[in-house]
Amino acid sequence: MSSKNVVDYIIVGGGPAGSALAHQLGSNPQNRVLVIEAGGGSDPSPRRPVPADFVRASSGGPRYMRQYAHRPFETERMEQRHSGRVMDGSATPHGLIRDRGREADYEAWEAAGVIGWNRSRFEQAFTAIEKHAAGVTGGRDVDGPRRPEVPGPPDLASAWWIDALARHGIEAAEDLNVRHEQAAYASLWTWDGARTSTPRALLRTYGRRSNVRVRTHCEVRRILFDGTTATGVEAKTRRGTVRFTARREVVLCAGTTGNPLLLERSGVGDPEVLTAAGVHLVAANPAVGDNLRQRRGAVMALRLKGLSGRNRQPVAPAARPWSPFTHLLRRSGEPTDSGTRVLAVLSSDRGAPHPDMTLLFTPAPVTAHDAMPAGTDGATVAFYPHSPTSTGTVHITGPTLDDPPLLLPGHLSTGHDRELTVAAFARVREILATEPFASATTEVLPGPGVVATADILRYVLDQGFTGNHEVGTCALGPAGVVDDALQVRGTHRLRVADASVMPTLTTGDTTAPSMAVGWIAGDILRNANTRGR
Ligand SMILES: Cc1cc2nc3c(=O)[nH]c(=O)nc-3n(C[C@H](O)[C@H](O)[C@H](O)COP(=O)(O)OP(=O)(O)OC[C@H]3O[C@@H](n4cnc5c(N)ncnc54)[C@H](O)[C@@H]3O)c2cc1C
Repeated sequence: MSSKNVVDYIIVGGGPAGSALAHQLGSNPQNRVLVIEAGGGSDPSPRRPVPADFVRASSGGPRYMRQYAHRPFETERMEQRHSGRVMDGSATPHGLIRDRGREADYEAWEAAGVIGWNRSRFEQAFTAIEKHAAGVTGGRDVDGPRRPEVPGPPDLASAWWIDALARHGIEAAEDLNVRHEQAAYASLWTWDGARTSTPRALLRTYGRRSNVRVRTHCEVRRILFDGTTATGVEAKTRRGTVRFTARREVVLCAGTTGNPLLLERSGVGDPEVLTAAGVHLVAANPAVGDNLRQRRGAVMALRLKGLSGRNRQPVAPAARPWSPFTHLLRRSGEPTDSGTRVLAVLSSDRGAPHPDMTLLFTPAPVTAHDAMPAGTDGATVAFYPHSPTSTGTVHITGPTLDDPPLLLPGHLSTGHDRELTVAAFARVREILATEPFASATTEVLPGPGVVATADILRYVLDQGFTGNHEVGTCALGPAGVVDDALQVRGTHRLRVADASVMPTLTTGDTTAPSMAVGWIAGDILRNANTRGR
């Protein structure tokens, strides 16, 4: 085997978590680190830096997206689910919203027996990773290499929306605090009006060093074991099959869908699933691929009266005039935003002690194009519950990379989620029925006919959205796939470190917490390494 293919650490997956981990391990020049990524180096389009180009990016096709078919729940209708297959993973096509989650999210994990994964550990990671354009204030007291900012100036409709919510008692804030009902302009993963990326921010420093190597267009088929000890991986490249050896550890950062599939193809998982798929058992770990946590949110299209501005422009790829040249000339305003401009946290039941849902406002009709053709003043509001209790599964159906996975997301399969969804609908409609909303908006979708509980749930299952936030298939926890040090139970020298280890969804978007998991994994491995030397 070529000595180039023998390293200390193999990281499978170059998404936000894998890039953060590679940055951490690469900071020790003695470590030889290899990042293996199934996709290419980055989104090849010259429009990549333009945040407003997110619609093209998020429908980028097989060049840098994997598409999986799934059925939401109790329905015959299939949906396509996307995930990034490129350096920066799903953060390449993502909507750029930056959200760290709330203190209570992490405290709940520790309370459930995930020892050491608490608020202060995540705060330390966020502080090390991020540098916020707004400087040192409140939740933005950060000074790291990854840079979020709030694009400005606000458009007319978004400014009105913030003001109207404030008149309804939902106060405007700089950063959302989930203890109170609040609204804030969305922070984006952009800098000086241009899209940023985790590998560019975190690997630039070490990418030029010889101790961190990135191998793209290289898809790991299976982990290689000596007994139950991981020794390396076997991967498919454009030139054929290649084997890589890890002297210290193999760390999986292949995402919430990629990790359970890779573990199962390699013989780690529920023995029944492996037998059915024709895979020889290496280590029993029955929780692999269970506990898939995804959101199921609702989308409402509104017609706006007496408000004009960018809301006249439907968000559709063909309608986006932004070229790299106009973006370069105009580093503010519409080219620099990615759709959703305002986030608000609300209680579905006004008697509830804390907000339990997020409301997103986009000053353009992203849907209902037939009812609101180009030129109509329209907006989209979307809302999702913070902590869905429904769980799903991701499993292999056969031993090869070509066997399609079986995804059963189980959306709205618990009474809790169904009740919360119906209550959330009622709360949003109650707000829209009061002034100043009542005079300025008309509900186009789902429309006034959709009021019965069964109709609302059918609408959300048929036309809802997931936000593409998904976690939990290799969860931390006493009965989880990995232990508190991220080691895969039943194996040695094999860890998982990305969104898939989060036992439940955090309150908001998932890129920042995923990156933080990768960062924390770096701390864990450095400590283990020091003890082992
Ligand atoms: C369309 C879309 C919009 C989103 N919008 C937002 C948003 O606005 N804000 C936000 O915070 N989050 C958003 N998300 C979610 C966010 O992108 C993810 O939570 C985050 O990227 C998870 O990071 P990760 O490192 O855990 O995994 P991923 O980003 O999934 O990265 C995993 C990487 O592993 C690679 N891989 C998988 N299997 C293999 C294999 N066998 N061999 C080699 N490589 C492999 C993949 O190609 C991929 O690059 C969005 C996601 C999508 C898909």
